[in-house]
Amino acid sequence: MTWTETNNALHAEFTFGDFTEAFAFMTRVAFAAEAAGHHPEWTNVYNRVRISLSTHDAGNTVTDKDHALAAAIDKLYAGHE
Ligand SMILES: C[C@H](O)[C@H](O)[C@H]1CNC2=NC(N)=NC(=O)C2=N1
Repeated sequence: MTWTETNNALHAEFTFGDFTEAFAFMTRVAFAAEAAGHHPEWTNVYNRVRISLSTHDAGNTVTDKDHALAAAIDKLYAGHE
């Protein structure tokens, strides 16, 4: 997945077959985020999930934690089917 860095955050959009697939993905991301102690800002509309990553503890900048979570999210998306 292509992440773009704008406005001091990483951004990506993920699409799925339907809402159930999208929400299952979000659930997996939620567990990964909680395990990492690093959490996404995101929105979901039906089969689309938009995610933004930045580190609040570092003044809302992009850090290694964001790149690591982005990589983990990519792996979960790759395995969603
Ligand atoms: C105490 C707790 O680990 C911190 O507040 C974590 C929680 N999740 C977080 N998530 C994000 N995106 N940025 C943070 O700085 C952050 N800090």
